[in-house]
Formats: sequence, structure tokens, C-alpha cells
Amino acid sequence: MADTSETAQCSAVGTEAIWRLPVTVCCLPRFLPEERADALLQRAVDCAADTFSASTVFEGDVVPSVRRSRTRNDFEAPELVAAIREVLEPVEHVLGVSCRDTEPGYGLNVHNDGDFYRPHQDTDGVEFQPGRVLTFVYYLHRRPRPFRGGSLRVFDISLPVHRGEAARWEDRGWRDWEPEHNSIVFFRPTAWHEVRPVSCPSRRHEDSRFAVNGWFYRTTAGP
Ligand SMILES: O=C(O)CCC(=O)C(=O)O
Ligand SMILES: [Fe+2]
Repeated sequence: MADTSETAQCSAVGTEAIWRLPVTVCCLPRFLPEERADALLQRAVDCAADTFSASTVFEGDVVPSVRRSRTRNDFEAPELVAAIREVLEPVEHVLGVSCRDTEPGYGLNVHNDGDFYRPHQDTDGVEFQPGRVLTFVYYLHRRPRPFRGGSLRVFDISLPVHRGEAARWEDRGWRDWEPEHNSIVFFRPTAWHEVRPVSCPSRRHEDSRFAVNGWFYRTTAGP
């Protein structure tokens, strides 16, 4: 018979233990018909430089150590929204969210040489943007891809098994998603994610990493 105290010690989950829970991302490649994606890219490329402003974080602050890119909030992409509505039901199902009583809102984000967006959540579910129910990011770029980097990094949830110990950032795993032209990703806005730094040697606007990034916002009060 094994010594019971020893058995207990061996089988117990040690104080260093952490659970890593991967975060679900729905990634749909070749999302729009090719000509539509190319036309949308051209519209993004054709936006004049002075129609963009420095991208903001939280409730509208520009914080260059956290985020460096440019955004245009009045970019119109109705064909993209229509295509998103077509796939919404299975996406909601897989991610466990409901977009009933929501409205989409989106903007065009442009990352060029040296740009990035450090790890963040699109909502903390309580104080910051609690109405965001679902995040989508649709990518556009010229081919061959004129930049390097710029992956979307989505972090695992990492939980210390033992109560009273805070989760340590360095314990988190992650998965990188390529910002492939004409692909779209959906994830829960509470997921921790970042845009890895972009290297774009030409620095030309048309060679940027373009993304139409948006959310479905709850239109009713309450949870
Ligand atoms: O462009 C991306 O891949 C993600 C951008 C993002 O996280 C955001 O705008 O909140
Ligand atoms: Fe984000």
C-alpha cells in the first residue's frame, strides 16, 4: 500500500499550477468575392492621408506607447457588413455570444512601418465599452504582402489554480493569426489580443496593413 501522505503530495495540484485555456477565434479566409475585396482595398488606399487620425485607446486617448496606427471612423463598407450578417449565426454559436439587439460599428485602421497595438481587451465587460458583444477584424493588403509582422496575437486565458495568486502575464500562451488579405476574424471582445509590430520598408500608404475593425454593440440597456 502506498503511503497515503506521499500519494496525496504526488497527486495534488501544486501551487505553481496554471490552467491555460485557449481563446476561440473564428477565422474565415477568402471572405468576400475577390473583385469586391480588391475594390474595398482600392477604396482604403484612395483615402487621403488627412482623413485619418492617430488611433486612440480607452475613451479616445492617444497613447503612443500602447498604440501606433491611424484610424478613419467614417469609412463605409456596407458590402462587408452584409457579408458578416450572412455568417453571424454560426459565429455566434461557436463563440457563445448573441448579437440580438445589437448594431455594428466599425472603422478603418492602417498600420505602416513601426506601428503596433499592445495587448488589450476591446471591453472589460464592466466599465470600458461594456456594450461590445462581438469583435470582427477584416484584413486587406496588396499582394505580394508588402509588409512583415502585423499578426494578430490572441492570448490564452491563464488562471492560477490556487486562489489568492494573481495571473502572471508571462504564463500566458498565445496564437498568432496572419492578417491575410480578404480574411476576417471574429472573437469575444473580452479576449486579450495585440497587433504585433509591422515592418513596411517602403513606408508607402498603399503598402500598409489595412483592417476594417468593428464591433456589434448592444442597443438595449443591461447585460
Ligand atoms: O488590426 C487588428 O488585427 C486588431 C486591431 C485591434 O485590436 C483593435 O483595433 O482593437
Ligand atoms: Fe482590439
